[in-house]
Amino acid sequence: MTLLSVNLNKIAVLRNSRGGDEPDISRAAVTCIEAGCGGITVHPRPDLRHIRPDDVRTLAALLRGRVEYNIEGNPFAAPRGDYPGLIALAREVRPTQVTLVPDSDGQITSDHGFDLANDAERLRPLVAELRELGCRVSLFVDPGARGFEHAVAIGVQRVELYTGPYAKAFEEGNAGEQLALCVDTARRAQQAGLAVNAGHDLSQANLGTLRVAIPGLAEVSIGHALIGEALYEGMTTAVRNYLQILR
Ligand SMILES: CC(=O)[C@@H](O)[C@H](O)COP(=O)(O)O
Ligand SMILES: NCC(=O)COP(=O)(O)O
Repeated sequence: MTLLSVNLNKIAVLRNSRGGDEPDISRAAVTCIEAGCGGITVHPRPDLRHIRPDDVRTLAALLRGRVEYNIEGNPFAAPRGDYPGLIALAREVRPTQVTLVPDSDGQITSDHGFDLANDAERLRPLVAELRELGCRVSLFVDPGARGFEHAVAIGVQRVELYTGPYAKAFEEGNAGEQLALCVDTARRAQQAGLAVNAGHDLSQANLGTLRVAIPGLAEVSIGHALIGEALYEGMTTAVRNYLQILR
């Protein structure tokens, strides 16, 4: 079964808008876990706009031994203020998985993956350190990405397929081409020896089609849509609805 990892960034957005501790990240995580999710994802950013380093630490203690912990982010973003950098956070909390994402500072959200042929060498020492720490390493990649052998050669175990273009096409009623691209990319990654995750703008509407089309999809990380849907149906129901889709 495909593992559902709930991204809690948007809970932190709401909390940070007023200061204080509500809505509480830990309570949200526990609610998702009790509803049956297999993992929690966070994507701390240097501008601390949502998940903060202390959230990363608190969740690490809460999740250990319960569900997978996936931390996403740009490993090359320089430390700034309270943000010590992605690799430094991984050293501290040793999550189950670190997903490396090449987003630049100030980006509204992630919108592209690595160029595997060109980026592999500068990623090599980071991947080695993360593996040494006991973390599984995944790289965010575009639909249509090439050069999975470079990822395998530096010790990467998974890729996360950027599903934003698929989600947009789905919403516009013409997902066929983007879906085919995702399926082809996932198949080539799997053939190279990588497991395949997927994420970005996945929702209860578009997940089922993707899930059926990609055999062996290891994990989906979902935040924006799920937290929005939870406003209407409650978080427990939203998580259970996703689990039903992933069955
Ligand atoms: C890599 C990815 O697609 C997600 O982690 C997404 O970028 C969520 O980050 P934000 O919540 O900051 O948009
Ligand atoms: N890796 C994708 C993720 O964690 C959540 O992305 P989104 O559902 O917030 O677009």
